[in-house]
Amino acid sequence: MDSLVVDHPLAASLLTVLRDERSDNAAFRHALSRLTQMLVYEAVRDAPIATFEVRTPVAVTTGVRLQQPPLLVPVLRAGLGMVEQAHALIPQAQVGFVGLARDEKTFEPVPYLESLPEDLSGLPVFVLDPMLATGGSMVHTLDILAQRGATDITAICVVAAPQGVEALASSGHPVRLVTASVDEGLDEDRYIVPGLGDAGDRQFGPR
Ligand SMILES: O=P(O)(O)OC[C@H]1O[C@H](OP(=O)(O)OP(=O)(O)O)[C@H](O)[C@@H]1O
Ligand SMILES: O=c1cc[nH]c(=O)[nH]1
Ligand SMILES: [Mg+2]
Repeated sequence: MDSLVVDHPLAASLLTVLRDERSDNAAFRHALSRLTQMLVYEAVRDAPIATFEVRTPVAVTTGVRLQQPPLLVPVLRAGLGMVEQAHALIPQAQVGFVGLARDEKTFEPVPYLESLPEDLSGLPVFVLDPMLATGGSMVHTLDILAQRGATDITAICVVAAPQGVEALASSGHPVRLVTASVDEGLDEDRYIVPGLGDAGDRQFGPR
């Protein structure tokens, strides 16, 4: 599986704000939004482009646009904090939604929302979820997307655990990973260590 760890001082300093337990909900959402901008920017770097003629006030030159804007899929709740910024960067993108809540005992994702186009064949998809822990939620999302014909999926996660990276790699799905960090591992509650805590709660409060 292709994976990209965005290694940049500005990304690292925003990740530090997310990790810091003293950051309140507003500071957390703000840093998540800004870091998402960097991750999406890098995720798009090698995307196919289309060229067309554009006239400046001075001359005719070559303009560029994305050949095919990706479908953005935030995984609720925590991915909601990424979608506005991703959409600002790619305003032509359409948006679908997946809602999952990890069961606190079994650590399995419990689905509660699926709002996606019927046919995803030929459409690149960017899945937005800040946390890739066991990988169960992301693999469940990939299953849903693959059932609808998606063959070009990018998982954009702020923090990944090695176990989650391995789960994606062995899922058999056509996915690449863009992240700001691969952390040390998981604790007994399957939280990422050192991680940043519960990314949903830290944006919106406990559920
Ligand atoms: O890789 P996994 O072990 O599946 O864990 C990662 C999932 O857990 C978090 O969501 P959570 O279930 O806490 O829901 P929330 O976004 O509503 O807080 C996170 O946003 C991922 O979706
Ligand atoms: O560390 C973790 C693991 C799962 N979900 C989170 O929000 N954080
Ligand atoms: Mg949560």
